[in-house]
Amino acid sequence: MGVMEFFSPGVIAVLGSCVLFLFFRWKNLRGPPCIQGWVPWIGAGFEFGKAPLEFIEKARIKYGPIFTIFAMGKRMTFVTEEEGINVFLKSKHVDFELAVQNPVYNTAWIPKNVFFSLHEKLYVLMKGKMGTFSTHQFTGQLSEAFHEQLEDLGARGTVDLNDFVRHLLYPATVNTLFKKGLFPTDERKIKEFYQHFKTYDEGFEYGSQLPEWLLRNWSKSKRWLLTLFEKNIDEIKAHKSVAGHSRTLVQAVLDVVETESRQHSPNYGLLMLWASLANAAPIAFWTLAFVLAHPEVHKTVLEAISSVFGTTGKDKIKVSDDDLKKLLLIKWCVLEAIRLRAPGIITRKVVKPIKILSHTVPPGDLLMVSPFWLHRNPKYFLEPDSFKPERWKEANLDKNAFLDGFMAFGGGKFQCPGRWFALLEIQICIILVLYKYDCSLLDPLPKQSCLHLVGVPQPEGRCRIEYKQRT
Ligand code: HEM
Repeated sequence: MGVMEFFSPGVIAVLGSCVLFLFFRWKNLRGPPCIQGWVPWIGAGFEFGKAPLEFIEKARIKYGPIFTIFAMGKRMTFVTEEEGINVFLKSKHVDFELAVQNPVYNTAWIPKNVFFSLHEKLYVLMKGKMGTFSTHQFTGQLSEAFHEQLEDLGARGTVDLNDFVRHLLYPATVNTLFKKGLFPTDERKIKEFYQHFKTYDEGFEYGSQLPEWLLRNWSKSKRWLLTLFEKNIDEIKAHKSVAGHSRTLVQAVLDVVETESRQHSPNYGLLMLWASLANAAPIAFWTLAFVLAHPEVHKTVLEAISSVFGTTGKDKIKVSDDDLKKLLLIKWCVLEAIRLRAPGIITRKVVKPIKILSHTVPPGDLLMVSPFWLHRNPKYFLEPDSFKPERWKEANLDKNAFLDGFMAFGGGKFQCPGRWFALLEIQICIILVLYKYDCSLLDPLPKQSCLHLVGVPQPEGRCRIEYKQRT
């Protein structure tokens, strides 16, 4: 064979392919193990979509502390141990805004340019308005709002615990954070609101990823909620502050939004509605369910409440910040429920290659942490599957620190700005319910649903309670 024949196009093509093949293998060797299925674009989407929460734990057991799942055209790299989590929280090469911008557009139609120019300003505002120095302003208002709702429940009844909790938390939250009196009081309108918010919330995860024409009902409910805000936005903005109270959180948010884009105020209203209800309501559900399912804890909680407010259950008690300090056990119960029912994932976008363990995670990947599974790591939480409120004794709550390894509110620069408000409203809600009523579960404690990763898991199946006014 002559030298010229050796360089024939055919041989060059074969050699080129071999080099490319070896290059990609080498590149892939440096990346984390990747679960990618065999269907182009869909990748491991079908298997992953059946029960995503279980899928990621099985993948960790099989592939180790860092692995990539390729599904629906996206690479999601999960980190499950310290080194990866530190990168997630601290690296300059991962970005919160880039990870959530598209989901924010899909779920609330907030355009990219508006989102990027407002996000940080709004975050700082919310963090201040709902921070530890400000939450005391909400205590009285929330007590009042829960009493109004409790009155509707009568002296006794049997209901689904999820409905019971929503009936209390939705109006109290909306009337406190948006505008007093905004939540509908007409029964038909309330029903309509619940139905559309439920559809929107349940479909939020798919809606944040998929084209809207695939999700007709979800799209209908999203439009319904947006129209509701369009109709009420002027009223929310114009609402005069009640004596002694400053403008509500959402009024302040809208003031900032309107410096950039007047027309997107209803969209921000919708996003705030979802953020303020979607996690807090199921956590109030889980806290009550866990307490009622653990007789020893239930008894101690009732004794603590009686020691502060007496035993009659009839008075219209006002929970104060001092009372809350005396009822630390309730705060521990809420935190323990959040630990056990933490969000399935939180996410950041990788913007430059990052090294984690011996792997290089490429730019474009979504870096993921699962607080739900992290909270089941016995290195951080002994007997991780048990409901043990007393483990929170170790947390420096006076200094507003949670336990090591607790990430239910995310972390780093954009940790949940509503976390102190959420803890406050759930504590007050639980205290008032258990002060007024003797409650018992009529069904076993339900398991969590494994269908969703965004936000805290919902219960699987029904869970009813019986309540009777204490005399
Ligand atoms: C137990 C209840 C709650 C849980 C478990 C929870 C959890 C979270 C998590 C995990 C994040 C993402 C943080 C990250 O990626 O690092 C987040 C963001 C957020 N949360 Fe919460 N949250 C709760 C209640 C609330 C409430 C009551 C509000 C009230 C308004 C709220 C407002 C927000 C907002 C506005 C963001 C987005 C922040 C941003 O854009 O930077 N959350 N929350």
